[in-house]
Amino acid sequence: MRIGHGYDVHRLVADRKLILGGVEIDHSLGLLGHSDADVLLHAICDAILGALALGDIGKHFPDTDSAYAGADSRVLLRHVATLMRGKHACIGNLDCTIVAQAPKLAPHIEQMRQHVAGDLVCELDRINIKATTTEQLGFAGREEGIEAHAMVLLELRNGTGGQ
Ligand SMILES: Nc1ccn([C@@H]2O[C@H](COP(=O)(O)O)[C@@H](O)[C@H]2O)c(=O)n1
Ligand SMILES: C[C@@]1(CO)OP(=O)(O)OP(=O)(O)OC[C@H]1O
Repeated sequence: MRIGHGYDVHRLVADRKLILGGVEIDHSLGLLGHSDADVLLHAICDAILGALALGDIGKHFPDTDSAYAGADSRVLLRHVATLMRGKHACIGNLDCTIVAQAPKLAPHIEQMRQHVAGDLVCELDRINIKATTTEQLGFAGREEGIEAHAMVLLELRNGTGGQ
């Protein structure tokens, strides 16, 4: 087995879409980034890459590469899933937390789970996504940004440590 952790933050600004877990959410502010700035999917990519000792999202998808300008982060996640399969690994379980003062994310969580499970080609009950506010404290509490944390356990199919 391998464990991985991912963490990402993107700034909230006017005139950008708010996309989390591949779900476009109606809100007055959206996340700024080189890609679609899907902070949840970026944290998940980093958790899986971390578990596989493959570096991080910026190494695989540099923000200096115009190929990723405005990129759909689900495409990036599917690429990471391909790398994971190449290492004979699959998702044991994935647990994520989105830190956002607003908007209310609960109505969108199930759709995010469906997207993530689909992109990682794993059962839905291996994926958990939750949201919390910070009770108006800090940058997330001031609605200056949204952060996401992801923890993943990977199972290795060949029992060799994925080598
Ligand atoms: N952006 C958010 C934040 C939280 N939730 C849901 O509300 C519950 C209570 O949040 P607290 O920060 O007050 O603990 C939380 O457990 C989530 O279910 C949400 O939907 N969207
Ligand atoms: C995804 C990439 C690439 O478009 O850009 P951003 O959307 O800025 O996201 P970030 O989490 O800062 O880092 C990874 C980047 O290389």
